[in-house]
Amino acid sequence: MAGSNRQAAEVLHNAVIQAHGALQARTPLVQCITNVVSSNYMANILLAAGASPAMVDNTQEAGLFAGVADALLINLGTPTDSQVESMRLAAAAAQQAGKPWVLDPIGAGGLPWRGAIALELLQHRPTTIRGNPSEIKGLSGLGSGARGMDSSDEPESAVPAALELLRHCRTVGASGAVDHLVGHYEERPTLIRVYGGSCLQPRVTATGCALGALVAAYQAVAEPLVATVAAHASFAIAGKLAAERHAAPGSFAVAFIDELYALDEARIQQHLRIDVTSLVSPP
Ligand SMILES: Nc1ncnc2c1ncn2[C@@H]1O[C@H](COP(=O)(O)OP(=O)(O)O)[C@@H](O)[C@H]1O
Ligand SMILES: Cc1ncsc1CCOP(=O)(O)O
Ligand SMILES: [Mg+2]
Repeated sequence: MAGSNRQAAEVLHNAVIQAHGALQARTPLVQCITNVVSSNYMANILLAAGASPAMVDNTQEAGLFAGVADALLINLGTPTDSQVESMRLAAAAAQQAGKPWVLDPIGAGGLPWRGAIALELLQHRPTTIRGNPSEIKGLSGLGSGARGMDSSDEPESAVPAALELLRHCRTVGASGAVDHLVGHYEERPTLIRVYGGSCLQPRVTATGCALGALVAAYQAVAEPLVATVAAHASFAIAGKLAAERHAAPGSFAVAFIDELYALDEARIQQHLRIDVTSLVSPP
């Protein structure tokens, strides 16, 4: 049994506006242990959105810094032995210090070594697991046709896997044309769909990676479900508005950063589109 919850959608709509204001006011320090493809774009996205990025990923400093940063992102895009050790140290330190952290299990569905590392990291209780649908399905063990870093599954098909992963974290996000997010609202498992964005977003590498970092930034200033919705909503609105002005990936990528920077209460009010469905049992 499942039911649409319009009142919850309105509550979350207002909470997203508040979370956006809190991000601007507090400029959270976000430690990113991420892949070599994504670093620069991710840092620029965080800065444009109002957070402060720090790519601290060496074994000597990663654990210490996780206790200092406001939030941590761990992204498994191009893991080396040494970076994986840093991930272990940072995830343990974040857990110990009660800091929020986000796991992006990129490529986990198709590559067993990193899949095992992602599963191992779950012991440190990430706040959010964010990935594309194939990664969410792959990590959950419910299967996926993943070929590489891009998804070959639809977000809706990842909802049972996302619900399964909720045993390990507070929220799970499966991104795509319509983002499907799961968490608990008033103690009930709940699905939130975020509409918007542009088909140019997956044509710019590291967009999903940067989204994971923004989820971490929001986790520092809002409770987990609101933070997860706020980050996805920011991307959905910025992507939609950037695509209205630019029709090809290169100029779109720049405009997308600009739209994140320009996001404000009025734009959220005008463009945010979410719906909320209470799930009594998996759909
Ligand atoms: N077809 C699409 N239409 C609109 N937005 C999309 C589309 N595909 C992906 N996005 C958006 O792009 C961002 C990255 O998602 P995605 O490409 O699924 O992640 P990843 O890069 O990890 O594979 C998300 O904000 C998502 O909503
Ligand atoms: C291309 C590539 N290869 C390893 S990590 C990476 C970046 C993928 O970024 P995203 O998941 O955000 O598209
Ligand atoms: Mg990704």
